Amino acid sequence: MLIALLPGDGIGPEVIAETRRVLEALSLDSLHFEEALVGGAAYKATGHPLPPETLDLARRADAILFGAVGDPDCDALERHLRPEQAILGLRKELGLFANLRPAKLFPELADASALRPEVASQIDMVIVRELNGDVYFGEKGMRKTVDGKREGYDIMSYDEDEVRRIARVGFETAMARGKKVCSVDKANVLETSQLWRDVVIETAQEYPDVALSHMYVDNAAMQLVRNPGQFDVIVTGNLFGDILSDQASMCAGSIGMLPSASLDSAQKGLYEPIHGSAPDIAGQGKANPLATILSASMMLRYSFGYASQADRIEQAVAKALARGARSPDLGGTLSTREMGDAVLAALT
Ligand SMILES: NC(=O)c1ccc[n+]([C@@H]2O[C@H](COP(=O)([O-])OP(=O)(O)OC[C@H]3O[C@@H](n4cnc5c(N)ncnc54)[C@H](O)[C@@H]3O)[C@@H](O)[C@H]2O)c1
Ligand SMILES: CC(C)[C@H](C(=O)O)[C@@H](O)C(=O)O
Ligand SMILES: [Mg+2]
Repeated sequence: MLIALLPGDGIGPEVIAETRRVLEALSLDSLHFEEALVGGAAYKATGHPLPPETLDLARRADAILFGAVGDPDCDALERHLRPEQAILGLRKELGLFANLRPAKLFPELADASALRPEVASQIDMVIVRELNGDVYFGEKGMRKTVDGKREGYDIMSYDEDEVRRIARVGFETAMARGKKVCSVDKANVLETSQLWRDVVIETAQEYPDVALSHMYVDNAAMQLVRNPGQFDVIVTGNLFGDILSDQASMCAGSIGMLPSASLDSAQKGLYEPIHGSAPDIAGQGKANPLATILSASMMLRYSFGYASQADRIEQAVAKALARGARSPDLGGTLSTREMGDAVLAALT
């Protein structure tokens, strides 16, 4: 199994280094690694955030383990050269349309959550976020209005096939869990969302055992804080899923805890933490590597079918936390390397 390692920018290389150590400690002869530049690091070396060699490696690999991209030095570049285009390009080029973002509270972290422990302890959900469409990939630009004002625009749209395929992922995910799907949209205002809701309702006919509900995104943001335990699977569009998953992460303790899988229709996947390159703490050994380590566990489970090895990693993370391992985002003082050490020490 070839794993493409794409560390990227900021804390990306720091969290990927710990994750690689954990994967290597599993002593699986079948895993091989090849590394490539991506994001700002790739732009600085080659003039492009997603160089052809990197895209080629991503295509050849059986799975991709991604750190993060984003570099304040690059924020003034033309948009197509910015680091973030690398992750957007990989998602689009590889057809990675289904983004699974599980948010679960490790019981030991109840006091790290921004919510009261009795509310936080209920969190166990998967946000299924569409990743290839929406306002992210519509026509966009800057133009002048007739009266000479600058105007920015981004077109939001979904067609019914795009909605149907992500709705199915949502229902399938729920079938393997609590059999509840909450579809989040803004159908009271947006035509894109009205189509979304209509198609989700049609698709629900294929899944009579799943209870479907609908929620407007503003209410969903509120309900995530009021009573996160009500959610089993949330299925939503690209933009709403981006925002709600950062919010869910803080309910579950820290943005440094949430992993993700971005899958195509054949379970090929890119695995990454939901957080970014965190320029404010980059290079200081303060990053929590657990979201990336847990992303590697998802990779073993979803792309390679190594369920017992995936369980080993998750159990080691739980054990390390139970023994008190805490990076600064979790209220502790351990460095990125020490968090990696704690997981390695707990690996049985
Ligand atoms: N998939 C990705 O590569 C991805 C995701 C989100 C943001 N970004 C990019 O990252 C850059 C920074 O964005 P941002 O600041 O809005 O979001 P961010 O997720 O990088 O950071 C937000 C806050 O969370 C903290 N944080 C994030 N990850 C952490 C970790 N593992 N451990 C401890 N603390 C952590 C940061 O220090 C910061 O205070 C931008 O260029 C943005 O575009 C990339
Ligand atoms: C960096 C950015 C393009 C990305 C997104 O908006 O999808 C990030 O926020 C994420 O959550 O993976
Ligand atoms: Mg995001």
